[in-house]
Amino acid sequence: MQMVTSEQMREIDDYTIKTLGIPSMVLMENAGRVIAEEVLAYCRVRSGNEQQGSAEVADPSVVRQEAIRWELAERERSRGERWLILIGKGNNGGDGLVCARHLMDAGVRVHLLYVEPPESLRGDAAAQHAIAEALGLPRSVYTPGEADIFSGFTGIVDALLGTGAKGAPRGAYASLIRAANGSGLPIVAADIPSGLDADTGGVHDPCIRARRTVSLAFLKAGLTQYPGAEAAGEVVVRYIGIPPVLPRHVPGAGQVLSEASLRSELGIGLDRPRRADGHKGTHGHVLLAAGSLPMSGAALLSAKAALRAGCGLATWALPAALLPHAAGAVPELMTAPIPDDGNGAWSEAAADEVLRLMQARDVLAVGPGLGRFPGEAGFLRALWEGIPRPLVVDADALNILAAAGGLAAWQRRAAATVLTPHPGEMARLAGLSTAEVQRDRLGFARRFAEQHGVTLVLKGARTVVADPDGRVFVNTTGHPGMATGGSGDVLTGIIASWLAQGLNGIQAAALGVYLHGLAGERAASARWTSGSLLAGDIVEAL
Ligand SMILES: NC(=O)C1=CN([C@@H]2O[C@H](COP(=O)(O)OP(=O)(O)OC[C@H]3O[C@@H](n4cnc5c(N)ncnc54)[C@H](O)[C@@H]3O)[C@@H](O)[C@H]2O)[C@H](O)CC1
Ligand SMILES: [K+]
Repeated sequence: MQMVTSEQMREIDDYTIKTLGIPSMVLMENAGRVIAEEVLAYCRVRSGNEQQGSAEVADPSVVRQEAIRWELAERERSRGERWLILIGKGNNGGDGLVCARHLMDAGVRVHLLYVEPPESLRGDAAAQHAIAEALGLPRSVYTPGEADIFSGFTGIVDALLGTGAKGAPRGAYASLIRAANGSGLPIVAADIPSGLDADTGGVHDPCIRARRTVSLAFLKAGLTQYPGAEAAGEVVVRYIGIPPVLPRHVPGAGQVLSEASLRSELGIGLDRPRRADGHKGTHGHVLLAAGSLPMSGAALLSAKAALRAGCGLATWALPAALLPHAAGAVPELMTAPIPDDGNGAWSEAAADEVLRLMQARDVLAVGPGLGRFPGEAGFLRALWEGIPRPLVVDADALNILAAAGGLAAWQRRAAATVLTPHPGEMARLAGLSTAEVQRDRLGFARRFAEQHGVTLVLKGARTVVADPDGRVFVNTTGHPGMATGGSGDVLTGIIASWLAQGLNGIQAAALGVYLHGLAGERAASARWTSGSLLAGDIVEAL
């Protein structure tokens, strides 16, 4: 699913109205109607009223009143509902006015609460105000601090601020947002929760906490990243008459990963048939340079995940002293002991053996459980520069990169180079604070990947994947239980496996995070009730 920024949405609106000639009032009418439909859908779910809305007309001989926009039963069900519509002065407010009208037609009692005097409305919003007046919709103007605004209401529509907002809500907007959040009433947000940064997912103070957000025409990028994703509640994107394909001159802000977008944007079908004439040599060979005496499990998790994700062969290059730990742990895994003078650690000299092993393998995954050691930078640089094949760099290998001056000090590789940092590793690698990385995950990932020519997997809730061409994908599969030791090692193995099977950097990274999350969901549904998830469970669920 396509994401857009506020600026891109304005360009799309402009193009739709001025170039395609679809009147903005038509768009606003559609916007208000779909918001009303989502309010009614929310009411149905809340009342547990699952039966469909089709009204059985009492006397079948009577011609059904097609003129009624809403089924009779809908009106019946809505009788108990009384919604407060918070109206800002821009077009978001206009949407709210249309929504109020449609809710009234569906039998919901409504009250309009203007955050500024209605006279301050302009254009389409002013026209909608005039219609509401002509209909005699009950209304009042908010005065900060007024008490008892919400009593008797069953819900709130937030039509205060949309994509035209700049910075933190000011003045009466801020106090009304705080009051609405404090009311305990369910809030349905028009387009975005007021106070959300629609581009980054950052939330201003205050920001509406919505149960449901109706993102109009296109998904606003900020709704996919925390904390914005939390403030938005359930997000639904609704068509309002704007063609659902981006105009050529609008790049878009990236895609949400799904089977559809993996297929349409990256040409990957989950149902990829295995080649009938395949044999273990045709599905790629992953080499792992990973593991150290205190951390051999990380390498095993990565290796097993790589095999489970479908590569034909996997070899674990490990310090010789670890061999007893490795033998038999994963029978399908081959091992390549590296001389380590008995201390189970890596050394700069180990690079030569890894380079030799890579002459007969397709992909190197370096980092899980690697540990830190003298000569680490020389070791990694030898691999970074000496291997003409795809590389997955994770965990301690990322920390070694960071300690050796960060990517600016490392040459741009021709082959696919996938980095899989969590926010802390990303911060160290970029010489920033974690908060600075998290402030605009989408923008940061895009800029970093383009600047350094790498495929970046910025992990965390709603992992962001960005490639050297500036393409951005957001993953929404996964489960909170995946925040467990070794989960990242599993992801590294999956991505390396798909690279070995012939996918390019962005394909392997996007498919990898998507499958990793799906496997985590499946493992959680099987085990979550009985307690915590283990990284190994994710591997089994692959
Ligand atoms: N353009 C279209 O064809 C459609 C737009 N839709 C809806 O319109 C909003 C965007 O409307 P816009 O008028 O550009 O901005 P807002 O409604 O968000 O108005 C904000 C309004 O408030 C003032 N303001 C800005 N920042 C702040 C702040 N931090 N605190 C207080 N006040 C602020 C400013 O003066 C603005 O006028 C979009 O989200 C859609 O909901 C429809 O969907 C139909 C198509
Ligand atoms: K809003």
